[in-house]
Amino acid sequence: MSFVSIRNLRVAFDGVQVLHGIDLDIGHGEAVGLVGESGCGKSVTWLAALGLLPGKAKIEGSVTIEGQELIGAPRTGIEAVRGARIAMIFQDPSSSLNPVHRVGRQICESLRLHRGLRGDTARTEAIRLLDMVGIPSARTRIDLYPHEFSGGQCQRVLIAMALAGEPDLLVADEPTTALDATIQAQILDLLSNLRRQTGMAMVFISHDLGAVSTVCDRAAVMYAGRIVEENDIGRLFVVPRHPYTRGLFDAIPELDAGRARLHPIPGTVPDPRQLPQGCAFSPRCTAASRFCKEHQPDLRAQPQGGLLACFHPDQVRAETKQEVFA
Ligand SMILES: Nc1ncnc2c1ncn2[C@@H]1O[C@H](COP(=O)(O)OP(=O)(O)OP(=O)(O)O)[C@@H](O)[C@H]1O
Repeated sequence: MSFVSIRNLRVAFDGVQVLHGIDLDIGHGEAVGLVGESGCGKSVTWLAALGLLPGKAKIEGSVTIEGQELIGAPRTGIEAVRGARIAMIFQDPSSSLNPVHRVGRQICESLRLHRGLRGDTARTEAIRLLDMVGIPSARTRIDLYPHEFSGGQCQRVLIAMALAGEPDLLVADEPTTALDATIQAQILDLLSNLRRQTGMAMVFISHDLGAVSTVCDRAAVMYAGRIVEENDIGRLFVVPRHPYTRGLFDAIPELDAGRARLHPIPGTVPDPRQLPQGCAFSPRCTAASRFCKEHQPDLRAQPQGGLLACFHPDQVRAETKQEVFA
């Protein structure tokens, strides 16, 4: 049995459908990436799964953790599962820490809540966690305030707080987006190492395919509230089949004679209130036919492995690619 199983998850806000039936499984100890441009529904998928969306959201479908249904479960039940088994870290580390309390106190509070640790035992464990996430001189720095840490170190402190509950699953929502490139790489390394050390599963939400490949075993690519392709990282990187996945790869900047060469995907993600008919990617897709503009492709298992929702996979007309130098 999967650790987390999401089936036909649908979410609407004020009558506007933003998720159109997500199916996703996370195995014990597995790291799965959720990739796509801004507004594709990556965050909403996990916020809905974990009961963190505002009350106005209409949520349908099923999310189970080891068979226990979370959708429609009483709030206290969801909170118990969330706190004890699942932890989340977010994009902006500085706004997730309380600026008026020392970091040690904030980690000790998580240890008290999740593991009932107090006093010296909690402090010793907090120092161990800060050490584990690579904060130098943890024994003295535990008494500093968040503003005395850099952005990357604040993210490390938040990871330590997330680990305080010894979660079975860590959901990391764009955890490196607010950090500069070298610090991003260090945090990605840290997440990969921690996963290996603790055996926890991980969901890594990002628009950055490179970051996802560093951390994850498998990735699901989302577009306009649907998964359009899913595969093991190795296969997805060697043979991306959906034109959108290929577009995301092409959009990764390449260095050419000292200049960054970009091939952005033309157009933008559609507004969920004005989704095009048929395949939502068809207006931006160089391989789209009239059939694509009239019919919605289902996500289907492929004979060569992986899942795909496309009527014309493996086709991109290279000559129509736009090139931009930055
Ligand atoms: N609380 C909300 N009320 C109304 N609409 C919302 C709300 N939260 C998200 N949405 C809409 O749901 C859609 C999916 O948003 P979501 O945040 O999941 O995208 P995303 O892929 O995670 O993007 P990003 O990378 O920018 O976080 C978007 O159209 C967004 O505007």
